[in-house]
Amino acid sequence: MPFVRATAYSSSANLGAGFDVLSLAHQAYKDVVEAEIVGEGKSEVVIQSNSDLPLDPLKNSAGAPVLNLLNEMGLKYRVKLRIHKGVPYGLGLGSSGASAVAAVAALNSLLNLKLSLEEVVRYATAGEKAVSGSPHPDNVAASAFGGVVAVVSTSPVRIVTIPVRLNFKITLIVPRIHTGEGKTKRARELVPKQVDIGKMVENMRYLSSFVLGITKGDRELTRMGLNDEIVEKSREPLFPYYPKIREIALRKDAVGVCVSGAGPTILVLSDEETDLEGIKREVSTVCNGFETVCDFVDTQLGGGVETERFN
Ligand SMILES: Nc1ncnc2c1ncn2[C@@H]1O[C@H](COP(=O)(O)OP(=O)(O)OP(=O)(O)O)[C@@H](O)[C@H]1O
Ligand SMILES: N[C@@H](CCO)C(=O)O
Repeated sequence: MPFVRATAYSSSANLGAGFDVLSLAHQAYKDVVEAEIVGEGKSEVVIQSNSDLPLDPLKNSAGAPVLNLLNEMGLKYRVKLRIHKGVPYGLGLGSSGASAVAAVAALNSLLNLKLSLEEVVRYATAGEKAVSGSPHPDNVAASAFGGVVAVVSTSPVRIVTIPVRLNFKITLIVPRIHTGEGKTKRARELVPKQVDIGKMVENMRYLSSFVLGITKGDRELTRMGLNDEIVEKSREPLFPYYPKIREIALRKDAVGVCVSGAGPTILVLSDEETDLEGIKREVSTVCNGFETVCDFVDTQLGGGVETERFN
């Protein structure tokens, strides 16, 4: 039977003050999901996976959106999803989002549903809702579109790819820790429901500065903008090492540094002016001080989801 293989990259969301709005895809890791029709008459999803993730489609970020899509469109197929997990999960690398995007994109191609990328994102958010209780669209937008994206609307879904005119390399500081079930769900519960107007204005300054910096190729604007007074601060108990890592990265002239999504991974942007090896040396000591080993993954911006059909 024909099947479609979809590949979606890992991502880092928020990017400082862009909580649930900004995100970027990177080539560090990828999920591969194959979709195949294995029966008809009822809307069903069966999952095979090389991981210890839930095989119940309603608890798997790949299965939930596909089942949602089948039911919403009245498609009476039994769909098998073979998930080859490559994005480590619970680490702020958009793992749940990558699976969700790859699964929806694979079915879209297999059944020739002609969904736009924005519709793929809309369906994929059901995967985020299934695993974190919130249909946050940022990770899935980056894995779907690639590059650096802004979610400018959720009803309807509207994603804009941000033209990047700044030269930078990406380094992910990935602590070797297990965050347990529903890390993002717990992290979202720490975000305040109301904020001080002064902090909101400060964050709007940061977000404007970051987006203008990368689109104008202005290193200083980018560096000033990659900051957050609200969400990162509210979640600091989840990554108490972050302030020290941030201080080291900025002292060693990084282009910018922020928490990757809901963490615990930290994202560092660097260029030829940055003492990246010096950052890695000092950060390793900080991680050891927290009885943690950190891995450093040098990577670059990733592209959008890709599909390949096998007849
Ligand atoms: N296909 C899947 N891929 C990854 N995680 C999944 C998947 N299906 C269910 N999960 C569950 O979702 C949780 C991981 O998602 P979570 O949103 O917490 O972190 P993440 O997606 O790895 O990173 P981020 O902070 O960028 O969202 C884990 O509890 C995992 O068991
Ligand atoms: N915007 C989401 C991203 C999760 O990776 C959050 O911070 O909860």
